[in-house]
Parts: sequence; structure tokens; C-alpha cells
Amino acid sequence: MIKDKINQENHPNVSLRLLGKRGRDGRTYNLHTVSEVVGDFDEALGDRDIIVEKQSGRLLRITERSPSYLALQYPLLFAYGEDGYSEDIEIVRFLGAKGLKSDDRPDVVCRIFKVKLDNLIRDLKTNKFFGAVKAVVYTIEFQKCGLLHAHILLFLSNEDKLPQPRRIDEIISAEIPDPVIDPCYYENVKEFMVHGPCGAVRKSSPCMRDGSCSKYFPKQYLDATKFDDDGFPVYRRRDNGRVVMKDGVPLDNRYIVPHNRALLMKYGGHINVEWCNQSQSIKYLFKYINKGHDRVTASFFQSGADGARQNLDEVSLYYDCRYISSCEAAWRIFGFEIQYKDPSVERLSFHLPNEQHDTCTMPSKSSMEELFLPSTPGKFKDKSHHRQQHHRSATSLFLWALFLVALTAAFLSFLFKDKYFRSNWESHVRSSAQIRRHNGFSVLVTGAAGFVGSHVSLALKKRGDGVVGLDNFNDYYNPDLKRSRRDLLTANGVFIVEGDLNDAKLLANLFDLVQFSHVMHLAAQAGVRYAMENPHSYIHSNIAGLVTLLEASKSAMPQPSVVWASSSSVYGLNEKSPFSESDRTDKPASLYAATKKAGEEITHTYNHIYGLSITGLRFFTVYGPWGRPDMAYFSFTRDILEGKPITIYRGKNHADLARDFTYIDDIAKGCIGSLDTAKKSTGSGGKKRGPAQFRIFNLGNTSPVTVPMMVGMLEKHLKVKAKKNLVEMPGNGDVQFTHANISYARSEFGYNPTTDLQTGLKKFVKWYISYYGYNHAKSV
Ligand SMILES: O=C(O)[C@H]1O[C@H](OP(=O)(O)OP(=O)(O)OC[C@H]2O[C@@H](n3ccc(=O)[nH]c3=O)[C@H](O)[C@@H]2O)[C@H](O)[C@@H](O)[C@@H]1O
Repeated sequence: MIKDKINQENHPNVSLRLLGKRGRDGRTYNLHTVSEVVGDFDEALGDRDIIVEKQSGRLLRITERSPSYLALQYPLLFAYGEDGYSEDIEIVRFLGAKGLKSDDRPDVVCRIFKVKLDNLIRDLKTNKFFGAVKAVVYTIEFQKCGLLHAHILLFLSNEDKLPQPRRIDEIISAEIPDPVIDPCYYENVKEFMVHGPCGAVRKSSPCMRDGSCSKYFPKQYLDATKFDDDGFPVYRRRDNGRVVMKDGVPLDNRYIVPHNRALLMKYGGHINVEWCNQSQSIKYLFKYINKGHDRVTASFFQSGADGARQNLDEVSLYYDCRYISSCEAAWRIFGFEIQYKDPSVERLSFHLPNEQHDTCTMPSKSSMEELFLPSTPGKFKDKSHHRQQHHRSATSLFLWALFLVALTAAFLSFLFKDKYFRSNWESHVRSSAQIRRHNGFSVLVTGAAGFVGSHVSLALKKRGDGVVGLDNFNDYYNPDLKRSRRDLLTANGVFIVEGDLNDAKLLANLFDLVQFSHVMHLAAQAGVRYAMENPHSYIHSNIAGLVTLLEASKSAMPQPSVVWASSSSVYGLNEKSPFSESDRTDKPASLYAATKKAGEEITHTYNHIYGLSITGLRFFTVYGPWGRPDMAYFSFTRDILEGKPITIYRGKNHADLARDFTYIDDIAKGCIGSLDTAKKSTGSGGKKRGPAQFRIFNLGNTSPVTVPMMVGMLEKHLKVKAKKNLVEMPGNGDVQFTHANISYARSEFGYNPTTDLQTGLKKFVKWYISYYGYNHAKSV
């Protein structure tokens, strides 16, 4: 009709008004909010007659050769030299410089979205981010605001499904992170994962229906994640007083959209991750696949010269139109998939006997039963005597098999599986080992999911060194904390191989894959008193594991320089204060200390025989955020908050025990200083070629504090009084005091601890509360 009007001479100005209408399906008949749409009025016409109404009101017929389309043909050049996606390529920066908005260049929006989407699918599918994936389905939604949205379903393999609700918190968070401890994460959540404001403060929000939020925000505060009566997960949202400001409105944890930290940090966009284990949720998630085109009811109006609009013919001029937003148009022109299925499934409408060849691999009888019997009564029956029926239904069967796997076993269980870290790790190792600074190192960090290991790995990665972690995630203390540290490292590009130091084959593989310039050996069985309970674990890790690592290092070509964690405990019953590296260390007070002392001697032999460059670091009672739950400052914090009594040991004549508590950041600096000043090993492939460097440094704080004073500081920061039991120190391996002389480390690499215990404990307590909460929802 518009075509006819335009062809008439002196045609009147005609405007198109798009109407929302009650009684229509709200998901399909929904008004756009972008400035320009293309109307496609008659879907039966072969050739498209495309008429654009500009925002000025002018009608314009365009062809697919129109300059407006030309803009969509140019490829986006990645001028910053990246292999696909990079944080530097941002729509806003690209358009902002030209004074354009995102809906002015749907081609750019689409291309960047596609790059990110492809990377995400690769991460999920090939890199097995949540475990082995059997199938992926996604569909693109073209939102009314003109932007794109992908709905992705993952079908995980049976081995990778662990549908226990307690594991959800490891993968999905719906809370505001701590802005001090994790500022980047905080900024990302603030920018992308906050819903609203809506409700009473912003009734015009697009989510508002009948006076309340259609997405049910704000959600309830909840101390622990659980499943509701309908089987939907209800995520933990603690009432911890944390808020973010959005449009001048403070929004708390109840407004946070569930997400995965690592995906959010990597892709810097709104990625809502949901755990799905119910058939209802699957149906809900598929709705966009079947939603159909965007449609709108429209009517034509005559525009007067003064711009006033008059009705022409209200009844006859109503049209039921399909409309395409600019992004949808660009997406289709580029030929990007709107629906994606892998493996692809094709459904044949008709299948007449002997007409079409249709082949399939028949599953075994038992798996057929498994597939057919549950969940779809009446759809398929296992009649093995009736083979033809199977054959006839084969194509449909595959489709249903997919659904059945889904329905019977909670297919969208988003989980990090430990196995993921074992399988397919070679490419992760290589990319994690990549050096990104001039003359940088490639460092193998053992014990990378541990307290000191995670801090050192992060610090190295941040300055551009290549870092590969190794950790056995043992359960000396709750491995959930180790997994959280691992998530932090994963988000920062550090990959941790899950494996044991004693696995010589694994170590050989690692040294084959990467020419490590350094080994930072921090894996150990720690803890002084636990050695009485489990002595062999100390021999296994601190002696056998150390030897296995040194064997691999001495055989490597080139040999790495080795920096490793000894302990202040080697000073044992030494009474000379402060402790200097030249003091006697032949009176260990615990088996732990003895294994560390043995380590110093063992490393010496490898230095002497094979030319390995060795630096041993004697750490003095290291503490801080992400610390070890078995240590006194940590377990005291937990017990004080839980109102439980703590036991404080006292030495001879009721003397207080004292420790040279050293803050983790100072220790991390000491580790890096040692790496930076470590000379190269002189051997190669097991043959010594000359004398090699051998050093031992104290890394302490130089100001011992008594245990009761440390408790006093905790009480102050926690604002809770401790219930103290003072007991005589049992013969458990503890020593009376420790005190470091650090002048050697200071002179060699400028080691200079700067955090006193008061300040360090304050930071620890802040982290502790943000990680566990006051009521301690996670078990330590
Ligand atoms: O400096 C070191 O080399 C060592 O430091 C710590 O060992 P420790 O100093 O014993 O640290 P904590 O276990 O945190 O104990 C600190 C102090 O609190 C005391 N303590 C511990 C536990 C307890 O219940 N009550 C108590 O009074 C201990 O006797 C000790 O004097 C680490 O646990 C070791 O792995 C490390 O090698």
C-alpha cells in the first residue's frame, strides 16, 4: 500500500504507527524501542520491497544494494591485532569516537557479539569449561531494545553431572563481591549483573508488569543456596549490607543476577548462568526457539504539513506486520546462525515405507531401555522384536534421546568437574605458560591452589610471566577453599593442572610441553602439629615429592632454576635471637621441621651433583586473606565468631609463645625477589656443567608478637570477645618463639616487609567476612 502511495504524484505524507494491542501474545507482539525498523508486510512476495521510515518521518524504499546496506558488508578490522576477541575491542569505544550509538551500527554490534559468542561456545564445548558437553543448543533473541541475546543450553555428559545443590555456590554467585578484595570482579558485577532499578523507584522500567517486576526482583535474602518446592534453585543472597549504586539507587544482593565469575571476567558482558535440573525449566529455556518472528499491529496515518496526524481509514489500514530490528537484519545478512544445534538434528516430516533411506546406529538393548522407558510414556516403546518400528522412527528417536538424557538426569548442571582439569589440559598448559613481558619467565608453581602458591601465581601472572600451576587439591583442609583460589586464578589466566608431585610421568609431560625457566615449589604437607597424626603425609610430600620434582628438573632441557619453600621451623630449639641463616638447624622440634630440614639437604645434593640453581625460603608463620584454615589466626577467627572457646598454648613458666607473623603480600614479594635474582642452572639433561647458585633466605617480619596479643587484635577487628583456655604447651612440636633476621634477603634483593600484624589481620578479617559471612555458611 505504501508502494502505491509513493508512486502517486503529490502523494500525501504517510506515517506508520506501530501499536501495542491487548490480547496479542506479548512475546511476539511487542513494541521495539530502537529508532529504526524495517517492515516486511507481505511474506508471500518473492522480491523484497523494503521501505524504511527514518526517525524524521520520511519514507525511503531501499534495495539490498542500497548504501545503507553497504555499511553492513564491510568486515570489522581488528586493528589491535588480536586473535578474535579481546577486551580492547569494545563497541562503545569503536562507536564513541565517531559520536554514534550502538543502534547506528548494528553491523559492528553483530560482529562483536558473534566473536564473543563463538569464543564462549568454544570455551563451553571444546575447552569443557563446565565438563564434557554432549550437545549444545543456542538461539539468538533480538531484543526490543535492538541488542542481541543468546540463550544457550548445555547437555552435559553423565560423568560431569553432579546435581548436589551444595556445589552450585562454586559455580554460580548471585552476590556483590568485595570491592577491596576483588575490585575487578566487583566492577564487572556492578556494570553487568545488577537488575534494575525497578519497582517503586522506577515504575517505567521495562521489566515492570502490573506494578511489579516480571522477573521477580528483588529476590529474597538467603543464607544458603537450596532448591525450592518446584525444584528450581534459589541462590544464596546474604544480607551483608553490601550495595552498589545504579542510577542513584542503592541495590543490594537481592538485585544481583546469577552468574559465573570466570565467564563474567573473561567476556565482560551480561552472562546469566542458571542451574537447571527440572523439565519445567527446560521447557522455559526452549521458549525462545519457538517464539517466532517479532510482529506488531500497525496502522497508517496521513501526516499534515504541520506535522499533525489525521486518520485515513482506521479499519482498513490496520496491518499485521512482521518487523525486523536493525540487528536482526544485520545478523541475517551476515548469514550467522539464529539457531544452532550441535550435534545437528533434522526432523523429517514424512517418512513413507521404502521412500527415504534413513540410517542410524542402534543403541544397545540396555541403553535403549534406559532411553525409552522413563519420562515419555507413549512416545516410544522398546519392542526389540519390532525392528521396523525402530527404523522408521530413527530420526525422531535421536531427537527424543537427546531430550530424554536431559529429562532423566538434570542436563544443565553447570559444574566445574575436577576431571576437566585432567583432560585436554595440554592446550591450557601452553596458553597459561605464555610470557607477556620482555624477558619474562615461564614458571611452574607447585601448590598453586594453596595459600602462598595462589598469591605468588597471581603476582607473576599480573606482571606478564607465564605461569602453570600444579596442585593435588588434597583434603588436609577443606578443598573448597582451594577450588575457590583456583577459580580466582582461572579468571586471571592461570591454569592449574590437578596432579600429584610424585607423579613423575606427569612432571615429565609438563617439562616436555613447556620449557620452564623457573620452578616455584610451594607444594608441601604443612602444619606443625598434624605431623603427629599423619607422619607419612610429610614424607610423601616434603621428601618423596621434592625428590620427584628435583629429578624432573635436573633432567629437563634447559634445567629450570628452583626456588622452594622451606620453613622457619628448621631453627627448632635454637635459642639465639633473631634467627639467622647461618644459625644451627640441627635440632628440629617436629617431624614437619625435620622434613623441611631434610629438604634443604636434599636440594643441596641436586645443586652439587647436577648443577641445579637452588633457592630455599624459610617462611615465618605466613598469614593473610585466602589463608590456611588450619593455622591459629584462622581457626581462632572461626571459633571466636561461632562463640566457641579457643585454646592458647603457653610455654615454660607460663611464658607466652610468640611468632614472627609475616603478611602474605610481603612473602609474595620475597618469592618474586628470589626468582628475579636466581641465577640459571648450569646443568643440562642431567649433566652438570659448572658450579651453580645455592641460597637460603629467611622471609619473616622481624617483629614477633605473642599469641595472646594476636588474639587481642582479632577480638578488636571482629568486635567479639574470645573465650580463652590457657593451657600448658603439650609436647606437640611447637617451639617457644620465632624471630627472623632478614638482612641477607634485604641485601640480595631488597626484601622489606611493610605490613604489621595489626594491619594484616584487619585485611584478613575483612576477607574472611566477605568469603564466609558472619554466620559461616561455607564450612571451613
Ligand atoms: O613459620 C613456619 O615455619 C610455620 O608457620 C606455621 O606454623 P606455626 O607458627 O605453628 O603457626 P600456627 O599453627 O598458626 O600457630 C601459631 C601459634 O599459635 C599457637 N597455637 C596454635 C593453635 C592453637 O590451638 N593454639 C595455639 O596457641 C601455636 O603454638 C603457635 O605458637 C605454619 O603452620 C607452618 O606450616 C609453617 O612452616
